Amino acid sequence: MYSRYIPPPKGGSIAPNTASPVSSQPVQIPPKAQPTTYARYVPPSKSSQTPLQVSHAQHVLFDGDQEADREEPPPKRVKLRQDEGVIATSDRAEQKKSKKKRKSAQSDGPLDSATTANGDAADQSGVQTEVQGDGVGDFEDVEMQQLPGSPSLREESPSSTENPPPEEALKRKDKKKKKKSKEVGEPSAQVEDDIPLRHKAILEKKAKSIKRAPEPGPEDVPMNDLVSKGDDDASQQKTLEIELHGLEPIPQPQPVALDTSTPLYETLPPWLASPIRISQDASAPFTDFGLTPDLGIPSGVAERLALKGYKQAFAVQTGVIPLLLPNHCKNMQGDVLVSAATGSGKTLAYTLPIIRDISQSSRHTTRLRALIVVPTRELVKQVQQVCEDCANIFALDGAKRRARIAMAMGSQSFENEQTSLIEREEIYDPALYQQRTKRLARLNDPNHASEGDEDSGYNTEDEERDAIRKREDKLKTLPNHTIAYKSKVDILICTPGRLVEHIKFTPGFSLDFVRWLVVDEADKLLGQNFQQWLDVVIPRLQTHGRGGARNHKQSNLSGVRKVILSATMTRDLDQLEGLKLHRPKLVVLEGSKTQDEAGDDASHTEHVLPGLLAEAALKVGDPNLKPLFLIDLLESHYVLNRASGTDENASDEDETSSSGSDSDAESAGPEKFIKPFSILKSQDMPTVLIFTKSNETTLRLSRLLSLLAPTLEPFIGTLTSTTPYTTRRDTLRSFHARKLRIIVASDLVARGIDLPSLDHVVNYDIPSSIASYVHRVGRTARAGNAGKAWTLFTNPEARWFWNEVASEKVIQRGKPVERIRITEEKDDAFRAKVATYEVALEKLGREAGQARHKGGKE
Ligand SMILES: Nc1ncnc2c1ncn2[C@@H]1O[C@H](COP(=O)(O)OP(=O)(O)OP(=O)(O)O)[C@@H](O)[C@H]1O
Repeated sequence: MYSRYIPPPKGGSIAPNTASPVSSQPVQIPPKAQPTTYARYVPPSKSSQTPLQVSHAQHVLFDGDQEADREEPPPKRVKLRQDEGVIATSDRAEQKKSKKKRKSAQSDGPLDSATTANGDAADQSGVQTEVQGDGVGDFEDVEMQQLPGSPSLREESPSSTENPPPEEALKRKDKKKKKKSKEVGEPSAQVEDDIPLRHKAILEKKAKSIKRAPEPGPEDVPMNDLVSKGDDDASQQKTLEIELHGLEPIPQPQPVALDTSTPLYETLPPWLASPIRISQDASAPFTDFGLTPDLGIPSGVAERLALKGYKQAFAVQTGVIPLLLPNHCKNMQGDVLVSAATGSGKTLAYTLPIIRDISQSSRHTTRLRALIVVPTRELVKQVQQVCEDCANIFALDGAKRRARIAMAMGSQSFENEQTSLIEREEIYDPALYQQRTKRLARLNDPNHASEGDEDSGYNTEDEERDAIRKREDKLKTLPNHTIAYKSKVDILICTPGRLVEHIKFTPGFSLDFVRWLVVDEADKLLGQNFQQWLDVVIPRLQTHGRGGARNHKQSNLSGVRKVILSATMTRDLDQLEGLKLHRPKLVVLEGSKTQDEAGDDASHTEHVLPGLLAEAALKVGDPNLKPLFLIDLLESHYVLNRASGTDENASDEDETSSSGSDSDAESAGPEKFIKPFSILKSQDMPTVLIFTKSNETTLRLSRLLSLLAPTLEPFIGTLTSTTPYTTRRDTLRSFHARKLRIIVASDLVARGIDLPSLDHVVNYDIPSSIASYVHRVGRTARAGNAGKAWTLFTNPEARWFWNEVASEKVIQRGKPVERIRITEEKDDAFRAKVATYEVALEKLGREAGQARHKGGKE
């Protein structure tokens, strides 16, 4: 924007090749950028000793010029007037005087040059005037304000006692300049001429810039006039000598090269940086594990497992089970973290060793020895089923004890859950009875010691425990009897919230004997930390436990072993820190590409999808018609083929929606237009799980599908967090049995739920995160089976989907995401569909209104 003026050198002639001083002579750039952009002029040194070989750039001085500061009086506001081309002080009383002086003291060249050293280089030098390309009209009253402490441009304060009177000063300056001129061999007359000429030069420069401007405005005229005044040969000559700075940028320091090399040192702890990698193809008989047969899985158990369908251990099981079986090998002991694809068999990988361990415990004592924490009730139920299967298998194989398993998830009343977990009995114990009576007496006596008193018996650090104790003490018992609690279960599978409630409010619920802690879907549980469950649970597991309760009998290990699992395992050390891991090991199940095949990418991909999962995406042109796109997809050969077992790789010619190719549809009116959707007959239907973004969308879409395709209604189920638990359970059961073919669901069932018979997952609404995508699509293609996942995306969602979700950078997959197209239908058919859709929407609206009305009345 600005050009910078630098006055001509006073010594010697300018070499012809120095036309561009910016490149030939670096300007003194202040070390720091200055916030103000005012001009500061510093006249040449008055010292006679100062040599006059001053570089061009030194004529414009910047902050930090000590010399200038010392010699010049305090700053003053000055004005540059267009008609005079000189500077006038802002002090009106002094103006006339100044003008006279100026005329007589024309030799004050540097002063004028400083004034005309306009704001062309304001950015860099701190010089600013309004004389610039497109602000020409402002030239009439250009105002310059000096920096505090910078030298005055023209006038000195008459009241100043330190400075000589102006006339005297001017004379002295003249003398000095003449002397200097003599020193450098320049005629003094030239010095005197120099000043007005410089003005002209500046004005010429201005004129040039105006000429360069594309459309000069009317305000250019005065400038042109001014320019014409200085149109004589002498000034032309001088102009040549003046170094003109163009508009080229001020030279900048070389950019500092960024270091893009990868550090040689590892920033992650070794166990996280170098996990135990298991190939997807790995498989082994269950009997192969264990350091010795008696420390492994008995052959009888393996046989029974085979009868249940677990013929061989899956890859992740081959990696995890040996680490969790009893062993004396130090480097196999410690906590285990597992990152493995959805449906890879993580549940059995931890249930088998835990049930095996508990089966070895005493037949007569039941203690809570294992806690399995999962995020949803559905998962609690599912894991409980696997645990029961394993417990049965070990029991049938003649194990010492059959593990007792319970669930805590809020599906039943809290009291019922308490009764299912803890047994309360009265035992004869006069000593404890006396202690209890004493405590009660103190508690009831207001004059007696406070609760915090050590003698009170209620001074434990655990407030919840204290509160429970107080409640229990108040209960009536037989004389000389006290209350004792016994755990009814060995393994508790629970949601984190319910676990915290039991810890706080269930008398006798203790974690003192727990020696296994499993956190499944760990990234979710650690990320959300429901009710700060980790802060409540982990400290209770860090105690030594009662009487060696945490000893792992067949190993030389004591303490709680933690097993942390997810298909999208967090590598966030802050999150993992809360688990207080001990000698952790990370087991990673590789994707279909091994690390060698995937090269560098493999170390960067965070998640792996099941090898036989096929993914495709479908663009939704008009989001308002999204349900129609869904129905088109459901009717298309893509989905239907799966059920009929025909070729899945249909050619592009087939990419028409089934409704579009239906000739009846074209002639049918809107009211009859239910027909295009009726192609979805239940016997053709594969099983489909449709994910939406919210409970509300789920309910609406489910109803809309029923309205659009009434024949499908009996086969559509709905799952949201607002659905009663028993309905949810029944829905999943019916789906397992293929009585239901379509489930519309919120993310409630996105994680962990095992639906072995599921053919398709449809992301009706795009998932909220990459992890969410991985879990949703992972409901299909489980346990080595094939499955398909579809994602509907709108225009604004396309970028994120293709760049993040479908990219190989974050998710490793067997094959790339396919882009599919449901071709446009013929106009009539499409109009009829939309009309039907509108009718359905209207009905939906009416139903919703009625439901609200009904709800309001109730
Ligand atoms: N060794 C095995 N042989 C045959 N089937 C198995 C074996 N192990 C597990 N399965 C089956 O694999 C399916 C998926 O197992 P599981 O639910 O444990 O997967 P997961 O890894 O926990 O998945 P998610 O991450 O989605 O929770 C289940 O149906 C289970 O019965």
